[in-house]
Amino acid sequence: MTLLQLLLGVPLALLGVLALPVVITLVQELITKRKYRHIPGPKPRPISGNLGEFLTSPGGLLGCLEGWIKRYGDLITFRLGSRQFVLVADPDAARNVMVRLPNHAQMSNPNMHLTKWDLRSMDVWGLLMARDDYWRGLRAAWQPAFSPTSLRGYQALMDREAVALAGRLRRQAAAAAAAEAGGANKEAAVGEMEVLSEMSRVTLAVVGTAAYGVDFNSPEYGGSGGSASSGSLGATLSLAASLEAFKSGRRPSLVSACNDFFRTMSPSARSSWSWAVALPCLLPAIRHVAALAPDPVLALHIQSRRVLRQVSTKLITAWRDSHTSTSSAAPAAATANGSSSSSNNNDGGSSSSTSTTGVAPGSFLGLMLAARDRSRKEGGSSSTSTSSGGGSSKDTASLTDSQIEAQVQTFLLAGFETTANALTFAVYLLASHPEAAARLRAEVDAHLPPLLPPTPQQQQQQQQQQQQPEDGNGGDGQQRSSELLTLEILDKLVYTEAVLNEALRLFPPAHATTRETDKDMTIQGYHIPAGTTLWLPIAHLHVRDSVWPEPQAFRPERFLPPDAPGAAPHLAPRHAHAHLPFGSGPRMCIGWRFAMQEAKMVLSRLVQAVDFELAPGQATPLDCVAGLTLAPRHGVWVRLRPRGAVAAAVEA
Ligand code: HEM
Repeated sequence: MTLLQLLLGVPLALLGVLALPVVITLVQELITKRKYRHIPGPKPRPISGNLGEFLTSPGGLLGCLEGWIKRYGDLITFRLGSRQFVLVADPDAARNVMVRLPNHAQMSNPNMHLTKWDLRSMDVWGLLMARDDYWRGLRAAWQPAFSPTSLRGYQALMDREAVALAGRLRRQAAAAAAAEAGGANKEAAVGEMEVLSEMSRVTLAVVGTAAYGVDFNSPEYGGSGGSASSGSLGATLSLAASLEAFKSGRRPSLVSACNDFFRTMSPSARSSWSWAVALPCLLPAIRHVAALAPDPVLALHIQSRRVLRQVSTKLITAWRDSHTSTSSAAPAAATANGSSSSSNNNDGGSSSSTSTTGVAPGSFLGLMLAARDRSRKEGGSSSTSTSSGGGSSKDTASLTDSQIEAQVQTFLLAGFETTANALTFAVYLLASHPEAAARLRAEVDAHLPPLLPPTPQQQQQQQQQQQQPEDGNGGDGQQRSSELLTLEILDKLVYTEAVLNEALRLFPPAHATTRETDKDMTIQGYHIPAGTTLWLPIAHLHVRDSVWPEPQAFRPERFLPPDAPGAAPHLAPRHAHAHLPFGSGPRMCIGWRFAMQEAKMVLSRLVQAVDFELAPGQATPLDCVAGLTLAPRHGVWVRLRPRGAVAAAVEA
């Protein structure tokens, strides 16, 4: 071979190697196109599909989908990179598939695909993404954590965190009012609150303590240790702020990792390696190269997953260490008043048991470890493989540490941001609808126990609990029973619930869910092949004018029971299952009662403590970003005012 041949041959060979994946991908696209060509939808480009429109649409992801629905109808197909979707926007059809199909589709996000397997156990083994028999076994194992008895067990914990928030905000509002009376600048920042960061602190503390007996609000996990926030978390709510903090070498904490995880999963968080996802046959190789030279977006994503994993491993180890001496891996059964006993609760998987037994706050890990022990005793496999996707009942019988860790991460991530966002949207809507806020205040004042400052004895007990968080957080219902916001009281807060339901309709934190077809099926007259990813656009289903009268208006009255004063049946949905903030069917959110209980407690305590209005400069309508969840892009700022009677009582 001559030198010239060599000089020409090498680049040509290289070009051939690089061109091959493109050719394979284009052929695959042609095959897919044939399969879905009978379904209307926007025309895809080679390789990227409809990703360009998705990313550049002025209305963001939701605006883009809305445009397509208007243009092409209620059943649409589109392609994002190599992934084909079928969107079902008809309410009947959407609910039908939610109820009929048992599997979520595997999530698809470039940064996720570019992360190596060892940090991604949650994506396959966590409850959210689990499939078939493995999912069924897991779901049964999770269930006792959300039984009526468990929910009652969490009430003291939730109220404690809600009261702590109310106290912090009340002090902040009182200080601002005093400064204003003293002639200080009216715009003094001390009277303003960034709602999402405050709500995130509360929901993280509740989820952490309810599940693992750990206070994620403590400085150990990156919280502020209970001091009033000046929007510190709010400052990192945008991807740009997260990246800035990352580049400045900020030490990652659990709190920041949770936020970074969500921010880097949004469609706009594009790594310079994202193009590789459009060429699936190149992906395994590119993943290795990208890990060696990640750009800041990918590096931030990987770092957030690493922190989440480290914390999960730490939690499992700590839980084991503190429980090996007592009842091995068995979760503590919770009694009706929220106290815990050390008796075994080995009935986690049986649906008959879940209505009567529960688990004490802090014992979710125990529940998972016990599920494994139980399955092993029943003769399940002891395989420890975690390298493949999917699952079977054999896998359930042998939950590995990696699989248990995946549940820890799933509980944290699924339970934290969704509830914080829901509360933030509710506060935003109340702050911009004074008449609804006044009605809510009247209901709260009529039913809630007084918001009293903690006695010195209670303060001491709380401090002790913070030092020993695993010893019965939430079991303090007895010491404060005279003022505890109980479930019986919560039941009376029908308007509070209606406000939350309406906020969840207008701003559903989980703006979409998915299902995968397990066999060929027909939806709205169209043939849908087996293995199709169905996109169920909850946010769009919630504002259809064929279903919702005055769909864009905030009208909590539509959710009031028909016999409640002010009920507005004419504003109720015209469709029986049109309200789907928690999904529907077998994959419906397992934590929905937990979330509603927590949201009602936090919102009502907040309204009891302070008045609020939108801060000057807060943009309306709210600018939202739809990534993994729907979130306010720049948080929500409100100005706090102390409530006369309450403030006086608390200040005394
Ligand atoms: C306002 C708060 C919340 C909202 C809006 C929400 C919404 C959702 C939605 C829409 C789904 C998918 C349902 C479907 O596909 O049909 C889901 C699933 C799930 N949620 Fe929630 N959720 C919230 C709070 C929570 C909490 C507090 C937890 C746990 C502590 C939780 C844990 C889960 C889990 C584990 C799944 C997967 C269930 C499965 O696949 O079997 N969620 N959630």
